[in-house]
Amino acid sequence: MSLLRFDNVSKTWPGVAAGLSDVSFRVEDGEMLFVTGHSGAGKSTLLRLVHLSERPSRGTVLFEERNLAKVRGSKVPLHRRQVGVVFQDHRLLTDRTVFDNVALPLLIAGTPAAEVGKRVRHVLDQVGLGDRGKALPLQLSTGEQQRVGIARAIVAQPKLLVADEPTGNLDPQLAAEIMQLFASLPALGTTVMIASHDLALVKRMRRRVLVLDHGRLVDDIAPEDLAA
Ligand SMILES: Nc1ncnc2c1ncn2[C@@H]1O[C@H](COP(=O)(O)OP(=O)(O)OP(=O)(O)O)[C@@H](O)[C@H]1O
Repeated sequence: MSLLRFDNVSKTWPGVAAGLSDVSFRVEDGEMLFVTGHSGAGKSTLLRLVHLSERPSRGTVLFEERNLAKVRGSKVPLHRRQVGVVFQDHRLLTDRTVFDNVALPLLIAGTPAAEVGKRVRHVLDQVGLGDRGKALPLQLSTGEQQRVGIARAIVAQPKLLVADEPTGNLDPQLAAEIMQLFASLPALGTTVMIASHDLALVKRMRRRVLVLDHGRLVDDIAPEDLAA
């Protein structure tokens, strides 16, 4: 059983040539893969279909063989507990501490308070921010804020993490560190899918790469086939 499956998925808007056009692929449990392509190629659209902030115009998206078209209304939050999301711009609550920001998905899920504390401390340690729980987001550097966003996305142990240009604002050293952090997640049970237009970075990671061009999936490159 594939964790995620796109079957002939298209997403169109009136007046837009193609958001996505007849895209099919599968992602297996425990993979880490990249989605790449030029600006406007459809990377964000593809990820948004996975966490249900968009719906396909045609075709089917399946998560653990469940057709996401059937996941509607009150079932959407349940689906989103299984799919963590990292955005380029963090979207942290600036008036809440780092700890509170990271705790949020667990509180929404109704996790008992004692468990929340334990999990948040663990995940902050994992992203190297064990001593910054009481800080406010704006007291942190950009890279640290990005790591808080990642901690928040993985704290509820999602089956899949989707990250949209997660290193776009970061210097190369920090970007590499964040990528290593993502690379450690499959071993902990989280499959990772990252949209990035940074080809050099993507190649260095030596993972599977889906290549989009004008909404079409034009290549699906295995790690061993990536040119050095
Ligand atoms: N809500 C929308 N309404 C209309 N058109 C949209 C919408 N969302 C995306 N598009 C269009 O779909 C195409 C793909 O956009 P998308 O944001 O997925 O590309 P991208 O590869 O993520 O680009 P970038 O690297 O610049 O973020 C673009 O032509 C875009 O203008």
